[in-house]
Amino acid sequence: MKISNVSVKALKEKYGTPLYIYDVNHLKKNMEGYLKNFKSLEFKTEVLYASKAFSCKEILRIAKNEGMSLDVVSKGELYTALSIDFPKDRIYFHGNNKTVDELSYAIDNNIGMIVVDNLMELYEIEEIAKEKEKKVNFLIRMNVGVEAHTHKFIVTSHVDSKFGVLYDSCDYKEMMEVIKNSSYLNFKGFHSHIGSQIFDLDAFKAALEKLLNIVKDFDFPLVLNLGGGFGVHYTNDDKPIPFDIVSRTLIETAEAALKKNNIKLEKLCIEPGRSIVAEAGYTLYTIGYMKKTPNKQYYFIDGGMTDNIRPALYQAKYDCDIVGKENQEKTEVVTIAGKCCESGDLIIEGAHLPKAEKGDLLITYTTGAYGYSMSSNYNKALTPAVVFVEDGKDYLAIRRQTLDELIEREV
Ligand SMILES: Cc1ncc(COP(=O)(O)O)c(C=O)c1O
Ligand SMILES: N[C@@H](CCCC[NH3+])C(=O)O
Repeated sequence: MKISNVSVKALKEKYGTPLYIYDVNHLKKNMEGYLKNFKSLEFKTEVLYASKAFSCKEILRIAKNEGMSLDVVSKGELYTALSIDFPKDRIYFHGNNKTVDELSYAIDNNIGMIVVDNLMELYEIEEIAKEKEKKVNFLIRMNVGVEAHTHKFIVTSHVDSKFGVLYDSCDYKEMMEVIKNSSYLNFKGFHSHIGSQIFDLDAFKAALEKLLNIVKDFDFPLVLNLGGGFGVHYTNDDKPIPFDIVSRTLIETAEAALKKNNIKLEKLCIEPGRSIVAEAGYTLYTIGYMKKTPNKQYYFIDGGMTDNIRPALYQAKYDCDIVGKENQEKTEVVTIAGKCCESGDLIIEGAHLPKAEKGDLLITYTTGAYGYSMSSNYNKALTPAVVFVEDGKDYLAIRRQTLDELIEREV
């Protein structure tokens, strides 16, 4: 098996397992898929990479060079972006509970846009901005009440969501008053994010229409950011919508609504995370022991919930293969289990695979999003290395954590 013309077995020899592998060609193709199609003659457009899906210096360099903008959600993600000189005016800072320290850091660094999540945060920003005598560009995150059909733990936009403000609520009205009376708050528009791993474009259209309705209240063109959440292919049950269709549909919906209502927009943004990185990422494991129980057959791998928490957290499904045996008959029905002291540490249940031998390599597909970024040191597992491959070449983006690093912050 090869990824971008690099032998997966050779990667195992060079870097060991567990190993995250990213196909750079695939990453670039995904970014370009949005950038090329999410364009309008009526208003400016911007495609942000939601770096929570996978943040490291190298992916941010690629996003920067491709012309993407960036969504960060913590000082850590912002620091990572600044460390590679990501253009500050292309960074949007999200989060429902940004600390004074985080907000001051963003304002000192002249970050392009802060996405304000609630009334208290707006007061906080006004105070910091006044003290620093700086004008702050910001969007308000709206809870547009659109519930996308996805796993309930991932839905973020029901009425009691921890994220965002409800239109016409007391908090919303007070925010508008605060903005009117401040010379430091430069209100630019609205943001909404309705969930994740969504396949239904009507959900995005509904959210967009809600935002466009609010736009009518203002007498200047606003920026609207529709968030991310576009679904990807984990297994054959998932039918993602191609980038060009997602992009064109949203642009055309906005253009038609603007025309109909005779209103203008300054800019329309989207911020995909998962759909940029998920399918470009693989995780490589070595199979250790195997065992049969009365009703199951297990293949044990040298990683697990520490490098991919999604099956345990969301009952997420993945596909896999045994490297070099992809074309062999899949005679076995297997549970792929990790090495943590936790019965729920199962990466795949009911995987159809050929017979394996100890030492075989197991590869899981579509693990590029929320794998590394949600990894943990549970059981003092070492965070795996991340390797990037492109046209027959491989290079280390993040080296494997060492035992010394595991304990270096401890007294
Ligand atoms: C505000 C915001 N923007 C963008 C994203 C990216 O979502 P996804 O990775 O599903 O595209 C998220 C995460 O769901 C988010 O909370
Ligand atoms: N981390 C989640 C999605 C949450 C996205 C952030 N709002 C996942 O793995 O699917």
